[in-house]
Amino acid sequence: MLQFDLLKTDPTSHARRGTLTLNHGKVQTPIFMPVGTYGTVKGVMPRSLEEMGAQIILGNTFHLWMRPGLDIMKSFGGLHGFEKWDKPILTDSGGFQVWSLGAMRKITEEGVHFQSPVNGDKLFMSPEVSMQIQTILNSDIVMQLDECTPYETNGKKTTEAEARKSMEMSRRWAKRSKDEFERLENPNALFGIVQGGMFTNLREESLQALVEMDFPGYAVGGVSVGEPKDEMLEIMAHTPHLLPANKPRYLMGVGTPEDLVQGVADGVDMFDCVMPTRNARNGTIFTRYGDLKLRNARHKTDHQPIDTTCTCHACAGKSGVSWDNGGRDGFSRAYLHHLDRCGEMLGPMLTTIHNLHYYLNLMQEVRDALDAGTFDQFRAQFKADRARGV
Ligand SMILES: C=CCOC(=O)Nc1nc2cc3[nH]c(NC)nc3cc2c(=O)[nH]1
Ligand SMILES: [Zn+2]
Repeated sequence: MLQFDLLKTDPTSHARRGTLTLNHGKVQTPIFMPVGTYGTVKGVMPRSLEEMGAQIILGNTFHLWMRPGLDIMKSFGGLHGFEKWDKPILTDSGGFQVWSLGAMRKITEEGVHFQSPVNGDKLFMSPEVSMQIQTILNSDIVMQLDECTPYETNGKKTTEAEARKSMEMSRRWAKRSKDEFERLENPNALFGIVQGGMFTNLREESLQALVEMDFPGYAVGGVSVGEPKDEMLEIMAHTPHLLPANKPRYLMGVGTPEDLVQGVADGVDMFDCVMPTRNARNGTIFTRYGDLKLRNARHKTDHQPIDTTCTCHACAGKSGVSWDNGGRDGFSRAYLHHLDRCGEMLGPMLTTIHNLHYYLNLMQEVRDALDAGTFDQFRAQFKADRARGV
């Protein structure tokens, strides 16, 4: 089941404020969705995810199918019972991971033949198999099996003809995914995925075909796959707002804080990206006043937290009072720099909490600005703050 209530549209952009009601609960949009690849958001306890306001997280069909496998997932009634997350979950189709296997896979109209990277078994993923796996995972939002059209192959940019061929197969797989999803009587929501590479005419053809199939929600795929930033921004500005206004719009794999705010202005409701979690592990910290490189020697003696305006556990500790508001419970840059130098596991745990809190809090501020009708002013302030530097 999925219900999308459009609460407000911004008069100065394509931005909109909505509520998504799914089987495991409600989600306020625009929303950022933390990525939990192997059934965990790396290094973060579900209770911490809840504390920081995470409303929905991602799971990867392919990885969970490879390990621990469907029998174990079935025995837990799906992913919620297994990873102890009782709010909504979105699972990808597995397509993107299978594509990433590169040489170890053979694509046919029927589906993809590949070797398990875990134990070398010969496996097959089709729209039908993907739906069967996601039904066992019992995720609230299921993604069709698609082909993520690459930006280039062996250094040669994908041509319009190649992008068309790929988009048309994804379109046929959208129909097969939908037919199987309905045959399985899956009670959750299936999203179609718009492809078409960097060609706006193909994007419109893909979108039109998917809208005719009448999905409860739509994703825009095939971006943030190595294309230049300006090409990603062009697709983000072109495609999402052409999707039905009464359905949620999900832009996959995007992006930086600036991309999220711009994406909201372009009409996107849902985002996922590994950036906050991956960058946390390599010491790149997002803050209100710009990005901070934790490994920089200047942080070695600094008593301030990574973000003096932040109320997350890393920056504001048990009290949750930010440094700027007089709080002194937070962990210092000196301490986090030390943990990183020592390779201590608490380091990435704390920086991940902060980066995820930063992304989730940014989207909360976006929702508040949309509710107040001040999104335009918010964007200007956001940009100025991020340019200030930490
Ligand atoms: C949760 C996602 C559900 O997605 C699918 O089942 N298929 C799919 N995944 C993608 C994932 C992407 N990540 C990035 N950049 C990091 N670009 C992506 C593009 C796609 C795509 O075109 N299709
Ligand atoms: Zn913080």
